[in-house]
Amino acid sequence: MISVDEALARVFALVSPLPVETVPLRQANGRILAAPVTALRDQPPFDASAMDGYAIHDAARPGLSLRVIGTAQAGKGFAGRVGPGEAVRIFTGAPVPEGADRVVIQEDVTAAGDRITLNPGLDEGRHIRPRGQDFRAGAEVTPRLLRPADLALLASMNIARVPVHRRPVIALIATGDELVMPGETPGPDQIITSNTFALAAMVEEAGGIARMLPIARDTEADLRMVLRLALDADLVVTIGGASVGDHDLVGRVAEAMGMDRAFYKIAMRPGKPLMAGLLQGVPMLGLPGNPVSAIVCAHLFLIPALRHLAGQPAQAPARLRAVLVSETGPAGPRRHYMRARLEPQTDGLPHITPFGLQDSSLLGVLGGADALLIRPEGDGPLPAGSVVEYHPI
Ligand SMILES: Nc1nc2c(c(=O)[nH]1)N[C@H]1C(S)=C(S)[C@@H](COP(=O)(O)OP(=O)(O)OC[C@H]3O[C@@H](n4cnc5c(N)ncnc54)[C@H](O)[C@@H]3O)O[C@H]1N2
Ligand code: MOO
Repeated sequence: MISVDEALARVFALVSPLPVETVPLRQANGRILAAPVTALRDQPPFDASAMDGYAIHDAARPGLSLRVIGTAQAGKGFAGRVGPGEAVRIFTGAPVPEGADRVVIQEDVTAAGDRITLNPGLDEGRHIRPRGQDFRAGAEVTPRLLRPADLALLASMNIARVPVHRRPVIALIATGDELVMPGETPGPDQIITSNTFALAAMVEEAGGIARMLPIARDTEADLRMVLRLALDADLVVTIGGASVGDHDLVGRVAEAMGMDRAFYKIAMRPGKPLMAGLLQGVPMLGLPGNPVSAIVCAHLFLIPALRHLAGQPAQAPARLRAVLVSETGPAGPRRHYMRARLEPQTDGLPHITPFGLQDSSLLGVLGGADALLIRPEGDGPLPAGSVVEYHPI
């Protein structure tokens, strides 16, 4: 059995960022920008008023009386010049007219006909946003994960389309005679396929495209057929059939189809029978069938692999620190990812409590968990108050 870290390194060795495509901004959220893009204009493109008020030329002082000679509004500036004794009515976002070097807010002015008088207690602000204050034409957005604010930034740079890595297509194959789809009527010995739904949602949340294939029955012919259907995906994920039972066919069939195995079995709990390899050139992950095992393996291997395919660096999931609330027993020979609940604290590290029941079939427990408490392989019992590491889930 290899370690979790070694297994992840071998998974990363199977995948590399997908080719680049150019997409409209509306399709770019959550994608990885693949090359620098440069602003096509200054923002703001002119000195702009930050307030509603009056653009003036003279030094402002209470009692100053000025004649209003025109109006500047957002989208329609004032063509003339503001000179001594003059003011232009101006609104937020409008270009500041030539000759003006300050905007007096309208609350500080008494207006009568075409004249204004500045009130006592004027504020000090110029209320002008200088041209290019946000960015200049030619400013670069460098490759990174595009978040909603980045899309606004790119839009304001007048960039309508961006080069991003293609979204990874992940084929999900549940295996087993015991499985039916939700909504179907299960036979007396059957259960409902569940973890496929978690995996599909996790894939989509991470920016991938989940393709749920038909459930493969426990025959070599059926598994072979469904695997063949999946081979145009960027990553093939099987669920179940990974262990040592007579009906655990995934390893055997994949190898008969030419899988080049990267590893099988890791020192991890849950998730021991995880396998990975290249199936006819396509990266493949064979997840254990127990629902919690499959979902934990997806957090630790599938999602990091997906992110790397999508263009992000090959990076293990973040480990954070928390304080253990109650004493916890020894970890055992495999690294144990305990389902746990976090309690944020107003100061200091959050508190963490592992659930009493840790069986890898318990979706009810996993549903109540927001962390995987990491117990290193061979770690002894821990007293309450110990600082431990966890992955948020
Ligand atoms: N003799 C041994 N038996 C087992 C070992 C072992 O080392 N020696 N390892 C155990 C561990 S650890 C795990 S994890 C499981 C993994 O087994 P498989 O990957 O072969 O999974 P299955 O046998 O197909 O299923 C296990 C369990 O999960 C249920 N299942 C499967 N697929 C789904 C699905 N899509 N949705 C919901 N539930 C699913 C299945 O019905 C079984 O109950 O093996 C142990 N055995
Ligand atoms: O992977 Mo198994 O869940 O270790 O029980």
